[in-house]
Formats: sequence, C-alpha cells, structure tokens
Amino acid sequence: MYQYKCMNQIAQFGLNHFTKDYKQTENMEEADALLVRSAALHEVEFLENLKAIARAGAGVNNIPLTKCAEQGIVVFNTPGANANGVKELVLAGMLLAARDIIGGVNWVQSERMNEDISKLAEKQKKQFAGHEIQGKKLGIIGLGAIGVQVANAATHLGMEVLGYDPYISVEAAWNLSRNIRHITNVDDIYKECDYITIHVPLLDSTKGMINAEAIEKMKDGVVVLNYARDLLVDEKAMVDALKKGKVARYMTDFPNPVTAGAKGVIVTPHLGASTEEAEENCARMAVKEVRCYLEHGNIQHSVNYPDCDMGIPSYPARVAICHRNVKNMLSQFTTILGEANYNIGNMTNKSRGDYAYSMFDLESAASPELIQKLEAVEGVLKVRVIC
Ligand SMILES: NC(=O)c1ccc[n+]([C@@H]2O[C@H](COP(=O)([O-])OP(=O)(O)OC[C@H]3O[C@@H](n4cnc5c(N)ncnc54)[C@H](O)[C@@H]3O)[C@@H](O)[C@H]2O)c1
Ligand SMILES: O=C(O)[C@H](O)COP(=O)(O)O
Repeated sequence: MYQYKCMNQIAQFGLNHFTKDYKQTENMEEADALLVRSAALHEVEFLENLKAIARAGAGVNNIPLTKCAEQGIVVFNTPGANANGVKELVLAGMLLAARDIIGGVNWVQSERMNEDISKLAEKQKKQFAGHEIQGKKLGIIGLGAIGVQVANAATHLGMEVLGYDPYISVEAAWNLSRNIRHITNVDDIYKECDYITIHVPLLDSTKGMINAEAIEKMKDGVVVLNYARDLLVDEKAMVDALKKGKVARYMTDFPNPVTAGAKGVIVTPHLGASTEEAEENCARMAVKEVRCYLEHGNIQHSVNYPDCDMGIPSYPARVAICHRNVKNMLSQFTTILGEANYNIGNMTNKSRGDYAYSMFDLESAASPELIQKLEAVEGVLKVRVIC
C-alpha cells in the first residue's frame, strides 16, 4: 500500500487515477508522495519515507529542488497540462487591456438603479472606448508550452507575432506557427511591440528580467502582460512607468502589495490554471507520474532528476538508486552486486546536473544486506527496492 498527501486541493478526477493500492493520508510520516499546486514547501520538513513530490502544474519555484534531490526525493511537474487555460487568460488579458471593458461594466453596475441608463450609456460610452488587437505587434518572451499556444492563437486574431526564446525545445519549435517571427535579440521585442507577454520560469537568471532598463527600451503606451510569476518583473519600476504613461497597462495574475490597487494594473488572483480542464489535466498527469515512479521506478517529467524508463519490471527484483553525479558510482554498484553473486539482467544510469539515477533489474530477489551495502556507498542518497 502506498500513501500520498495532498498539500493543496487536487482535482478528484485526477486522484481517481490512483488504484486501490493507494491511500490518502494527512500524516507526513506516512507519505510516500506529496501532491502540490502552489503551496510553499521551502520550510516543510521532508521525512525519510518520502520518495516523490508531484507539482500539479508548471512552476516549481515553490519547491526546494536541491534539498529534495539531496534527500533522494524526485520532484515532478506536469508540463503543458495547464497551458491552454493560461493561453485563454492571456488572450482575455490583451482584450481587457485594449478597451476599458472593466470600467464599462463597473459603470453599468454603478448606474443600475438609474431609469435613464440606456440613454446615459450612449453618452458615456466614449470614455470606455479603446483599440482592436488585430494588426498590433505582440512580443512573446519564452516559447514553451504556454508561449507557443499564445503565439499561435494571436496569429489567428490577426496580430503580428514576434517570439524570443534562446533555449526553445525541438517540440515547441515544431508546434510553433511559421507565421511567428523568430527574434534573437530580446531588445527587438522591447523596441517594436505594442503588447509584450512573458512566459518563462522564475529562475535566478530570469528574476527581474523586465526591469527599468528593459521598460525604458519599450514603445510608449506598451501593454505588458505577466501571467508567469510576479518576481520576473521589477514591479516598482513597472508602477513608475505606468505613472509616467510609458506603459499603458500592466496585466498580471499575481496580486501583491505593489500591484493590488495600483493605477493601470489589472490583477487577477492567480487564475491562469484555475479551469476545470487544467486542474483535471494536471492532477491526472501528476498521479500518473507518481504511480510510474513508485510502482516501476521510472521517472517521467522530473525537474531535479533525469528522466529514466526501463519499462515495467520483468525480473524478480528491481533496485533503484538516487545518487550524486560523481565518478565511479556505477562501477561501485556493479562490484557490490557482483561480489554478492547477483546477476544483472538489465540496467540503466542517467545523470542530470549534480544528480544521477541508476536502476538494476536482478535475476534474484534483493536482500536487506545488499541494500545496506548500496546505501553505504558515498554519494548514494536513496535506495529503493521496487520489487
Ligand atoms: N498564471 C498561472 O496560473 C500559470 C500557469 C502555468 C504556468 N505559469 C508560469 O508560466 C511559466 C511558463 O510555463 P510553461 O508551461 O510555458 O513552461 P515551459 O517550461 O514549457 O516554457 C518555458 C520556456 O521559457 C524559456 N526560457 C527560459 N529562460 C528564458 C529566457 N531567459 N528568455 C526567454 N525564454 C526563456 C524556456 O526555454 C522554455 O521554452 C511557468 O514556469 C510558471 O511560472 C503560470
Ligand atoms: O505554475 C503553474 O502551473 C501555475 O502558476 C498554476 O498554479 P496553481 O496550480 O496554484 O493554480
């Protein structure tokens, strides 16, 4: 029996993909896996039994990835599973920025008791008029799961789209419409675009990338959309630019004391992935990843360990080892197995940055003594007997 703990509410549709071999627990000590959305895990103590954390979503800045890797805990996310939900909100964001739809709706609400509201509306409507997005230039920074979908959709709305992503994946490039202009210097986006939307992960290298200097390079009256993470933007500089009229609107999905209530900012309460479809997609993918790892040792869509797949176990035993990516690990493992008289039927070793993962299919059951010897190797972080 495996046990999992939900650190946020996770869509039941996804949890239904756990079999009867799984039980939900509230007790951290019992949890083999955690399922999480945006709950911050940086201060959480991870206990010995914990093997996996699945983020039902894209961004993993709420999870201490290195601390987890050091404890042999594999962290997963669900790439692309909520991308359509975010794309639709970004399109809504562009339309809300182009015309004062919110101001107009609020005006109707404030005049709702007025008998002459129809006549008055015809007089007042000019104050809520705006622009069309057709024919405008949209710059997209980050062409991953979301950026590609926004780019392709915007071309269908008649926008001219410029895309920037120095690390674009082959899959994303395949999915990108050939109508998108590929930009190699992000300054060209700043200089040319009427709308700029950012879809990169929050990393040390991307934090604050939309700063005063970047804003200064932008066109006067630009609309900036941030449905990725607030810390990507120097929001004090953004509010200053709004006050000066340099930026016409800042659309963001992340309320905080700087943005909430600031003039020219339209903030939604982190709604990008809050659709029934996205929540179900993410939950189902997260459950699948956890099951695949706990039951078979295979790693799919990890963000701190390499992906690794040896299929469904077909030997009497499978042993999986999370370890540091340092010299001589594999030879130490095979020596221990050989000296203990184990025949290896199949094996794999993959690395990613400072960490690596090895799996061995053995022709006889793994004894507790064997596991102890493997655990004692310097650099080994966790050893699991899968079967
Ligand atoms: N508002 C929401 O509810 C919501 C929902 C999903 C994702 N997000 C945020 O959006 C981010 C992107 O999501 P995704 O699913 O598209 O992720 P993704 O990993 O598919 O795409 C991210 C892209 O950013 C690119 N990138 C990285 N650094 C870059 C840089 N310096 N300049 C340009 N491109 C760079 C990568 O190459 C990648 O293609 C997530 O990390 C998350 O923070 C927010
Ligand atoms: O990174 C993500 O996937 C989004 O920010 C969604 O977060 P949520 O699952 O808490 O809505």
